[in-house]
Amino acid sequence: MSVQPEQFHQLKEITAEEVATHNKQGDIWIIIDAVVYDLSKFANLHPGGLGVLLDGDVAGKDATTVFFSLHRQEVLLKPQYQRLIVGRVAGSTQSVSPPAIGAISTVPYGEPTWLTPQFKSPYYNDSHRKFQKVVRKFVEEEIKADAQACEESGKRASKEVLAAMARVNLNAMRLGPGKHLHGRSLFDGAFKGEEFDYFHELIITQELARTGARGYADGLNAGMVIGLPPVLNFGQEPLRSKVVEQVFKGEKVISLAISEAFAGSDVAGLRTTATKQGDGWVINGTKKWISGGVHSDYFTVGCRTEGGLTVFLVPRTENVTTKQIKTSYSTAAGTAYITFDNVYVPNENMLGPENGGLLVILSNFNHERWVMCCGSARSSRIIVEECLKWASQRRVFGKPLISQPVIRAKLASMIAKVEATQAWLEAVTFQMCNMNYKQQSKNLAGQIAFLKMQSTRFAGEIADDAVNIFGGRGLTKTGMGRLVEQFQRTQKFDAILGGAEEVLGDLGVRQAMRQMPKDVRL
Ligand code: HEM
Repeated sequence: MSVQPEQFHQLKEITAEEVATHNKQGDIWIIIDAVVYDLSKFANLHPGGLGVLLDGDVAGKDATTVFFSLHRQEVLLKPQYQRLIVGRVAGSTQSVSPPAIGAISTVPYGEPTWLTPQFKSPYYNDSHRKFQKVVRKFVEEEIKADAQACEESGKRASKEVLAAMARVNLNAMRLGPGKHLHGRSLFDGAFKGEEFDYFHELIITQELARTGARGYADGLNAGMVIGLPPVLNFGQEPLRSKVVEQVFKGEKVISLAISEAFAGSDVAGLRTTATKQGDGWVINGTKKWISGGVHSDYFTVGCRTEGGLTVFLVPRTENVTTKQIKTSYSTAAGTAYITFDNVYVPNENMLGPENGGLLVILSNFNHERWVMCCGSARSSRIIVEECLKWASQRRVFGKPLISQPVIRAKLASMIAKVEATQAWLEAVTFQMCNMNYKQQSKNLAGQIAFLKMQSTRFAGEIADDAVNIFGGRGLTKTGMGRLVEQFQRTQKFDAILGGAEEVLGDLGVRQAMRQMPKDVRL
């Protein structure tokens, strides 16, 4: 459907016979899904060329099938192409559904089972269901268009989006449930901070993933999700409250600066130093791959001190320089190389105890990894939906692509993977809701490590299958396969950030070994 139903009925009625008379260069009309377009002037600008529009089966004809085999539906919804509409075909109706704001996908496996009407779930209550509707609408109305535009332009999220997120308290919610939400009104009073749990947070992360803009997503305060908890949990008053509120209100941006060119997963090998000077510390060194770093006002920095590691909150000053790193996703992520050149911070900027930084750094890893699992699972599902649509509408050898058993076999494996990941993710989330922080650290570090390892391994396999299903379009940045192209190019970020698959798998097994009873034998 290229126009909304109300608009469709207001269009001038044109007979198919009249459309047929406009069939030559300089005078081309076509029909797409019962709507008549005048392409006379546009034809010379058409990205697919003039020649294809002059084809005997296209000019003056109903080109619905050929149009949908070559373009995404969203092309027709763009204002510049809506202006080409001159009427509707007398007596016909539109047959393609428009993507309505907030709608639930009707494509099988396009939504997790809990959002599919015929399924029940033990995990989601009325508050979660209401919350999902509100978040989806918010993301589609306030964020999606900005996400698409910035992913392409490489610019950071717009001020309007950041302000809207702060207004509904989304920044505070993205830190997960906790006291920081108590007394806060969420989404203009629709929810109370006290009712917020990990399933609400899962919903936020999964709805944000639906914007299909992986670099932008990391630039959209993802640095806050990992950089602010050390301030919230280990910061000293009054600095703690000041910084937390500034970030929640969208006035300041924060990121986590741990990894270095010298040390990634090997946190203990960091080389950035903090040296005591008077009532404070002087920081020197570099950090690499810092998501959102280019946009940040504050950095949560892991430093080597005399007796170990210490974490500091470092405000941006002239002694802090950030340089954009070009990675395989959009520069909208603001991925930075940071240099700290004799940066002085007072004692009160220390987060946690002196030489106790390892604990501060490790304390948020489980949450970070779980957030990444939520995103990876949802991005993988988008790809399954794209492939199901494509395989149904694409015709090869005179038949829909889906009639090829080899394509169905790929889809089977992809669907099984997204369903398995979401089911495990929800089971882990349920445990998180029923364990305190200490219990989570003890019992879930291994589970979450394995879950992340598996989610991203599956995402890689799904990306691989999706490209083979889409062919060249899966390698093309615009057009029908654009989401598949982006996914195959960017899914690895989830596999590397927050711990590489092999490191996590090893961590999970070592955690299990700690609980291995001494008295068991085969
Ligand atoms: C309202 C009518 C049409 C509009 C607004 C339109 C617009 C576009 C746009 C924006 C693209 C670039 C796609 C992208 O990379 O995102 C494109 C590509 C293309 N269009 Fe159209 N188009 C129209 C009708 C048609 C029709 C009727 C045909 C029939 C043959 C056609 C054939 C093509 C082809 C072959 C391409 C290249 C596709 C590719 O690279 O995969 N277009 N068109």
